Amino acid sequence: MTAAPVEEDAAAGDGLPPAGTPVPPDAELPLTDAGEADTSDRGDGAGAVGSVAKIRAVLRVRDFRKLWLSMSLSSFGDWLGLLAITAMAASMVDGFAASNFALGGVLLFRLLPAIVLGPLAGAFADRFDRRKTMVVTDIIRFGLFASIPIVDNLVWLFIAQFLIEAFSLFWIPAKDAAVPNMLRKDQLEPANQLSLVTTYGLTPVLAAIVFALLAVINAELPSIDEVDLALYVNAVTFLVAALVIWNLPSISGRRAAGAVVQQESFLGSLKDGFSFAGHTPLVRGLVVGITGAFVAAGAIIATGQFYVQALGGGDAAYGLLFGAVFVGLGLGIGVGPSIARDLARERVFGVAIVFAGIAVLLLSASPTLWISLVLVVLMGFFAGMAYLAGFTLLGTEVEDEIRGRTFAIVQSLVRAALIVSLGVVPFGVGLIGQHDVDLGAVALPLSGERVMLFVAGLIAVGVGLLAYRQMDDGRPVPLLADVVTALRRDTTARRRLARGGVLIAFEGGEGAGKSTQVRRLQEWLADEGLVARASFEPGATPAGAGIRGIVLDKAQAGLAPRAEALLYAADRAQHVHDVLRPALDAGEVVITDRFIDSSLAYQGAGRTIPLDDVRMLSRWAAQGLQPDLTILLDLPPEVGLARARGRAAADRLESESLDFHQRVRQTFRALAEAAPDRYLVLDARQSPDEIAAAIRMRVARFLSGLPLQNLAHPVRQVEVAPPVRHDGRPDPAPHHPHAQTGATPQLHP
Ligand SMILES: Nc1ncnc2c1ncn2[C@@H]1O[C@H](COP(=O)(O)OP(=O)(O)O)[C@@H](O)[C@H]1O
Ligand SMILES: Cc1cn([C@H]2C[C@H](O)[C@@H](COP(=O)(O)OP(=O)(O)O)O2)c(=O)[nH]c1=O
Repeated sequence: MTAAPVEEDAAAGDGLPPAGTPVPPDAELPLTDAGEADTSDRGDGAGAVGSVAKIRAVLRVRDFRKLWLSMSLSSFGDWLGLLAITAMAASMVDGFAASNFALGGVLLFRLLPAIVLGPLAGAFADRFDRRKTMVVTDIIRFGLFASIPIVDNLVWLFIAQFLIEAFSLFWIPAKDAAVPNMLRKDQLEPANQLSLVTTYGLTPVLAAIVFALLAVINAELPSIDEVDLALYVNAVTFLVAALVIWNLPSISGRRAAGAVVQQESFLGSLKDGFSFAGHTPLVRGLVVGITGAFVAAGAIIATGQFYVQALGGGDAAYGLLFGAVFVGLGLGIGVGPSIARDLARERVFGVAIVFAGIAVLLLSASPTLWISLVLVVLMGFFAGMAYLAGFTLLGTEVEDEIRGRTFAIVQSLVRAALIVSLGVVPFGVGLIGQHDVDLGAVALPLSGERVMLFVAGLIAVGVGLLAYRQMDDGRPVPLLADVVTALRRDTTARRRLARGGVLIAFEGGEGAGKSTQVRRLQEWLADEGLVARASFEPGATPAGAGIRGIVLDKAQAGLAPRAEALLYAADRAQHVHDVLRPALDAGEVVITDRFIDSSLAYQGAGRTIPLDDVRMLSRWAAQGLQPDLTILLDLPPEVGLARARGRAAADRLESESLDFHQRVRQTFRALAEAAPDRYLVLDARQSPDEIAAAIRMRVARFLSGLPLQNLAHPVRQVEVAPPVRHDGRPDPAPHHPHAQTGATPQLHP
């Protein structure tokens, strides 16, 4: 991933609803939901809607939907099984200590296999048909779960647990590694959101409800044991999951028909996995970050009970804190991406772990339960963000051949981390005990659990920083500016950070005075010492000039709407490629007479092509480039057409009906109303001087403080293809071979 391809990122998400309907001729504001992706840089919370739309889009992918259903089933079964097994283990022994021991045993047997078998399972997922791996392990787990109530003894319970977990280890990396093959890269994040929310939010709750219901049934019909029933239900979920996956050939991918992808030995591929994880900075950063975060998580789980007691809380308080973690996680996973939006996920990951660590550090010093609750939500929030970012990066940045092993290494280390800190931390707590540290004037109460929490926080901050350093190499944008501008959704500032200039578009109907104002604005900016380039659509490039000839030619009366849309898009693609992008990259102020909105208005509303189609086409053509500011010169079409006629003979579009031009005007206005902070709408019936003055005011405010190309300190060479001239168009800005980025001089509107 590169630094900050801001516009591309914002446009990449598939938040767009499927092709919308054509705009009715007199539509007032037809753009509210079609404009969804456009709202990315408005601070109006539209991001949350975006997430939901993206998740829906992901669920429309049939194979993924099926996999998700089967995964949800297995996950539900898993939680139900865990509840049943812990209940069963506790009931099989007598006494508090023994039942605690039994619980600990169950958990230990759940975590243990991963350490040994995890990497092996990953190599397996990379080598063999993933679908068969998943089906076979599901069937085996079905058998094992069903066997627990039949055999009905504690030793077998532990053994079965161990085996179930062992087989799950083969299932998980196969699934994790298969998902990225089913979806586009940009769909992975919403897919992961969905999976995580399902696994840690929906299914455990559902399982708890079902388990409670089973207990009710048991009370009514004592002959049926609720734990047994839960285990049978659970077993069946695995059977169903196996069936679903059997019917999903796309999971196999290239591993179909038992084909062994690599020729190297099993051990060799295992070694490859480790060496890949160790030598790829991104993966190394992820592994360090995730493992460290789970060490901290283990420490928090292990100190939880002591901590709550120290705060004077009981079981209820413990439950509250426990719930707060999940609330935080859910928030982080749910709204994290729409907050982080433009930030590179490599950055989000490390930064979020650091913040989670800071929350834990504060937690270690929190005086009251309420403050602790807030801190725990915050911690969960950042942890959720980090988890999602890390998981998504593993999916998008790791090649298919090695993905299974990478996921597996991570899951092994996570479990090892949990075991170690769950084991070590209680010792630490006991060892430190309760002390008052005498600091002369004050006595600092020091307790084991607070010290352990503090250490956990330090570890999280440390691994977060380490991960950040590993993964963030060569990013030119300073972190703080990156985060602040992303939070403010300030796309202009973000492009500036990525060394881009500013794009100003003029839009409006025929004869609105765009050419006049473009020229005046460019002259003024040049007078103020800025490198300002004026350009236009259609026709600013050699290829574009040819296209302009076609689209405006009245002899082309039969040009189909879609052909027309494609021609304008082709012109735009060439324009962005040859003129706009290079000039922006050189830090110039670029003014374009017409841009994407013209296509939306003329081809979308005018020709009634679905607006979404036109938007998608234009976005694609423009590589996601959007204007930072659009100046709309609004004018009743009668007036504009009359003006234009005074100028030259009507071209093909000018000759369209008044109704057509009315729709065009409506759409321009609707687009502006949908994003008021990116538009300046002016009444074009005012005099040219009045309009020019209003534009200067707004542009001066807009540009103040931006480091743009200016003529004062000539140094850097700028390579931009000179636009083609043609009659009646503004002269292209003089080519400034010697200009440099520096602070914008004081502008004088
Ligand atoms: N504010 C204005 N009031 C009246 N006439 C104007 C105004 N601005 C421009 N014109 C005239 O209207 C005609 C079209 O202006 P132009 O800038 O070419 O518009 P566009 O580029 O939007 O088609 C020109 O003859 C121009 O002199
Ligand atoms: C850029 C663009 C222009 N057009 C139309 C609008 C104009 O009628 C025509 C040529 O634009 P332009 O030369 O700017 O015309 P004017 O100066 O008269 O406003 O192309 C589209 O239909 N779609 C587009 O994407």
